[in-house]
Amino acid sequence: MSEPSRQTATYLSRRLTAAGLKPLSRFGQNFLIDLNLVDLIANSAELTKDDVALEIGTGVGSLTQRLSDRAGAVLSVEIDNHLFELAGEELADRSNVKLIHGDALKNKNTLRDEIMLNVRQAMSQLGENARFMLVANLPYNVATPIISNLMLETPPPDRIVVTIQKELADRIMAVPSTKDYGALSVWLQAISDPTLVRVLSPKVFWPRPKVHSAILRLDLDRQRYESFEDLRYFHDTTRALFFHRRKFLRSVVVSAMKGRLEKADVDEVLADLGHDETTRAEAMAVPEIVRLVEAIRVAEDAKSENV
Ligand SMILES: C[S@@+](CC[C@H](N)C(=O)[O-])C[C@H]1O[C@@H](n2cnc3c(N)ncnc32)[C@H](O)[C@@H]1O
Repeated sequence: MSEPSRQTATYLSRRLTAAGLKPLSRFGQNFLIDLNLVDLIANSAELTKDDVALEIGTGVGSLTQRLSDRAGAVLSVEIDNHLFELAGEELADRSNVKLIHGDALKNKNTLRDEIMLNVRQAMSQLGENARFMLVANLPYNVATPIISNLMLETPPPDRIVVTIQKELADRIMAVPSTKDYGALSVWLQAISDPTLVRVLSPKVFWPRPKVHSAILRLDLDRQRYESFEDLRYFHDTTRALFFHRRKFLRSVVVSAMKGRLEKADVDEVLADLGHDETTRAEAMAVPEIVRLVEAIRVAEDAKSENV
């Protein structure tokens, strides 16, 4: 069944019904029915033939086709057996598309190894100018671990363009001293620049989700990314700093560093950076948190060398 110029809920439901399928909410199967928006996602990634586009959630392959037109190589992962087969038929003549069957996540904190192996392989085939992009209408229940963990992979994506819940986009873009500002905002803003491309009403999906969505773009800042001595340390420590978000910074750092730094070491680090006993992590700007975590890391390193 070829795609109409404007995909509709009726068209999609007929197509799935003909294949004996219906959307599964446990897999976050809310399909974009406005093909102009599928175009917008693909165009916002500004792909070239030097790029490897990774899509998590092939669905029926509407976005995959557009990525295949624009990118050098496309890797698309789909957990649902039936959709994997259906998309395989639709995309059979696309020589630059590789479909991967299964869960994109090995567990909550790790991406499946096969994905990055394939990304690296596709990049090496495209040559030294190859870039890596995540472009997807993400399943909402796994959007946070996918975006967050992908940034810890080697290489990280140069750009991410994703449809996610609006509430998650708000958290990623949040500024200090707001309720949405937290470890995720700091982690992603420390190494990349987020832009809100479009807010999407539930009406543009079939079936309609309960919440608004957003197309979010994140551009990796290579210089900031490469300035980190230990990115995982930064990621993990930032999470610990926001674990008790209402507590004062000193007590948060003391408990996060228990067994690793003495209270006196923590006080020294905080005093050096000009933080007093009333500072809270949630009011600190991203560069301040970057400096703090680096100072904690250096203090911890010095300590372990002296043991
Ligand atoms: C929101 S739909 C997007 C489908 C399609 N890309 C589109 O834009 O219409 C999300 C897709 O991700 C798949 N999916 C859900 N969880 C997944 C996981 N953990 N790993 C891989 N795919 C998953 C679903 O089966 C579904 O096809």
